[in-house]
Amino acid sequence: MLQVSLLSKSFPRVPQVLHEVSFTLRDGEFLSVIGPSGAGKTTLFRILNGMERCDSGQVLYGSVPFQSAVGQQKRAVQRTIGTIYQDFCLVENSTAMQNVLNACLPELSLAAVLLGRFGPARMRKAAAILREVGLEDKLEEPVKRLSGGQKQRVAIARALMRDPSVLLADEPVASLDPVTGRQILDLLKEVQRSRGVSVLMNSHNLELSLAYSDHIIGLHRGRVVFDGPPDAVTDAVLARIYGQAGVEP
Ligand SMILES: Nc1ncnc2c1ncn2[C@@H]1O[C@H](COP(=O)(O)OP(=O)(O)OP(=O)(O)O)[C@@H](O)[C@H]1O
Repeated sequence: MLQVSLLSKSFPRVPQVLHEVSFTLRDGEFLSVIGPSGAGKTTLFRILNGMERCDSGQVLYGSVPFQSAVGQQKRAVQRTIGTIYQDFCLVENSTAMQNVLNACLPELSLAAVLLGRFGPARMRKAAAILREVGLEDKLEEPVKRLSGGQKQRVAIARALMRDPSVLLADEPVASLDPVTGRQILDLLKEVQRSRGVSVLMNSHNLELSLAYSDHIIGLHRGRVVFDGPPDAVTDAVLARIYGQAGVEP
């Protein structure tokens, strides 16, 4: 479970990018954070994956306060979080296998890293996960020769390599055509079901967010203005989240 409590964040010239944001991502749930440009979605995502610090509030992964965790405890939490991005963040000249194995670099000795020795168990696991995401025939293909959808599958496989309990997906289909985007969301949904992983997606795509999620968080100017199931997202709720010309939500 991921629990966000009263999270606030300002930047020097941008006050209240996030203001007392609270919500819970339950185990095995697919949650989407939606909101207009500038609502604070990316900032929230960066706080949840440890790339940004909040000013106040708390992020609990299980029972561990993420912000104050240090050393081994912090690394243990980070191991439970998998992340995928809009632009995939892969090593283009390396193969799909190599990219997936790279997820294990933090747990290898320096010598093993330098020699690229991942060991047979990790090699078998990486190959099995690449099969799971539908890339059984692309294991040794350099990523630069893969399509966008295939690259996102490699990124998902890399995230799964460390058996995360939470998958943070930052605009995972924004760079893909609509058909491929749905295929990637189908895969995320399958991963959620088969592995019991919780998915937190940050997306501009309202239609897909509503179609694939169990739980929606609506952000407007850094505040949570909706927290509920997708079928409770009415026009009035959308007006609150996205605003209407001249109408303050
Ligand atoms: N590092 C930063 N320094 C200063 N201001 C920032 C920084 N990061 C974000 N902001 C500001 O915080 C606000 C929220 O930005 P954020 O990227 O979190 O919104 P968003 O909802 O993800 O928007 P989009 O959907 O357009 O990506 C914006 O006004 C942005 O300019």
